[in-house]
Amino acid sequence: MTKSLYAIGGGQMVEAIIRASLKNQATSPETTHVVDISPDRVRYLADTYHISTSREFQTQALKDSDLILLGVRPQDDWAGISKQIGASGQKKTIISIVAGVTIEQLTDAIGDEDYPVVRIIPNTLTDTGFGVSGVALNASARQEDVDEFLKSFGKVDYIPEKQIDIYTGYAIAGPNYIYNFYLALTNAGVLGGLSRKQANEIALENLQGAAKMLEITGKHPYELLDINNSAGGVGIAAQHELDASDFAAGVQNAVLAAIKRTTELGKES
Ligand SMILES: NC(=O)C1=CN([C@@H]2O[C@H](COP(=O)(O)OP(=O)(O)OC[C@H]3O[C@@H](n4cnc5c(N)ncnc54)[C@H](OP(=O)(O)O)[C@@H]3O)[C@@H](O)[C@H]2O)C=CC1
Ligand SMILES: O=C(O)[C@@H]1CCC=N1
Repeated sequence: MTKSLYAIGGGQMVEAIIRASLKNQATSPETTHVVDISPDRVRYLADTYHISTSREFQTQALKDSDLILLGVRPQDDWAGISKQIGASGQKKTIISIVAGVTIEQLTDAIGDEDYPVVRIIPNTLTDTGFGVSGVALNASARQEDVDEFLKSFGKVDYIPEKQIDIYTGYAIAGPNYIYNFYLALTNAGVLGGLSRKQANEIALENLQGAAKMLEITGKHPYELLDINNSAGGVGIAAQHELDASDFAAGVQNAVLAAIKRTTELGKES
């Protein structure tokens, strides 16, 4: 069933969520309202998605909504906005996408420990059909109230809240690691003498094909590497260089830094 939505902070992530939920008819333009402090942003969102927008809190739009989407940055005044929502006397489920900020921090700011809060770390691949969002609910929030809306912008994994920061650094920042790998690989192709176009096309084909191999065979990557590395051959020569490099540790340290930064953002805000 279509949900009416009141979103605060109409930035990149909220736009991606709105675009997908409108496309999948989990929301409708007539019952979507976005508040953003930037005049350019509200104009752009209204013109592009034919939704209603404002630069300030709209009590009536909040009253008319089924769900509230909190989409500002951890560094923004999410606490002041939460307080305003609590003071409105409405008890509409809040779905917060604010990285690092806990359910307890939100209910403290709202001023009601029983306020229904859903903390989600949304995937950034909303337009692709891939990507999983991590979701944690407090005892007052009901999965059936949010499930359809959340699934309109990706797959959903209901997890304990203590895993949300890990999920953020590993799964949600996840495409970034792949983009970096793609960049490193395509540059290697160009370095080897291929054109940029050839290098890009081949890397994309291999990325998708290798992912499919892992999925359809269910084999461990070591088994697949064994198939590709003939004795004394090409693949094993490359493997030796990779093993001697800090490739694996570099990726792992990047993920750990992203997880650490998520937790820091919540504590700093
Ligand atoms: N981008 C991503 O890939 C992901 C982001 N997230 C989370 O989503 C949230 C938003 O990130 P993102 O979309 O990238 O950020 P953006 O900067 O694109 O969006 C935030 C928007 O909120 C506006 N804003 C700031 N303060 C207020 C306020 N008090 N009232 C209304 N609007 C306000 C900002 O305006 P102005 O710019 O003028 O300050 C901006 O338009 C963050 O909490 C982030 O952790 C989660 C997963 C992935
Ligand atoms: O970089 C960020 O802060 C957001 C949260 C996780 C991925 N992107």
